[in-house]
Amino acid sequence: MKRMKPNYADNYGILKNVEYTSKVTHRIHKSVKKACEEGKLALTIGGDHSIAIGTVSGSLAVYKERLGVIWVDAHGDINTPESTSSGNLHGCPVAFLSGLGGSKVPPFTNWLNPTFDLSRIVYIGLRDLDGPEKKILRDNNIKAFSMHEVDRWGIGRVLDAAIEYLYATAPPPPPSSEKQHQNDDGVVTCPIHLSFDVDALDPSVAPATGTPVRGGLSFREGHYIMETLHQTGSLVAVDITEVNPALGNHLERETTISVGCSLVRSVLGEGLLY
Ligand SMILES: NC(=[NH2+])NCCC[C@H](N)C(=O)O
Repeated sequence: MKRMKPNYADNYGILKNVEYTSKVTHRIHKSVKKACEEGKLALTIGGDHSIAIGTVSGSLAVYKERLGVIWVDAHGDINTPESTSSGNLHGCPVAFLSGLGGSKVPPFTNWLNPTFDLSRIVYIGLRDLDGPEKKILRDNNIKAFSMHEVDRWGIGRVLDAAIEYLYATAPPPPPSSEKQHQNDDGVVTCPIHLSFDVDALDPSVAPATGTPVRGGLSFREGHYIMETLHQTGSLVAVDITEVNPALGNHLERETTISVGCSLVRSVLGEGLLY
């Protein structure tokens, strides 16, 4: 039998809202890139986590391979067009950013340069990975702290390890600017992009979100992440994603919006004494 040539629909048919998401994330990419070019903190409030295709590619365009990403999430969001079973793009942003396994999908290919190196991401809060995602994490030796590690070590040590990893493995800055990249302890730092999905938090803390998973971060653990990253002085971009006021009852909506706002204030330094 004659084999049909694969066409667009055969390859990517399962992916939902591809045209729309490409258009929106391209716009987000441009504004995050501009904010980073101007040396501002690029704060993006979402929206489903596919927005990170735009935000991370935007900061990456400016900070290049020295950029480190801290991805706080219950999920890996690293499905490829082949591995996704839901077809939801919010489950795929990390694969799209890195061009993993065929995730070079038109019309994203018109603007997205999938050059993100997976050794520059650290996950915190994972507890709901699809089978293929576990394999991707293992095969690519991706640094990840699941809720198990948070329970074992506490959020303090987990976050220290995440930051140290990103600093220690960043390519060295040009010798002329090395001083600029040193913190008060003389450690050479790197720019950090925080992509925070509110479903990393326990559903009792942030219920109005599309894919809640029990056993997540407490209110304080979430805020501790924000405060600590603020203190590093390394943050260049922050995403708060998956707050979905269309879900849940009135109280659940109010609770989730209020925790989202509180996380934003916290990453800007509220709550710290010095
Ligand atoms: N950003 C999110 N809420 N992601 C949830 C992803 C769930 C599932 N792994 C999927 O690919 O569909």
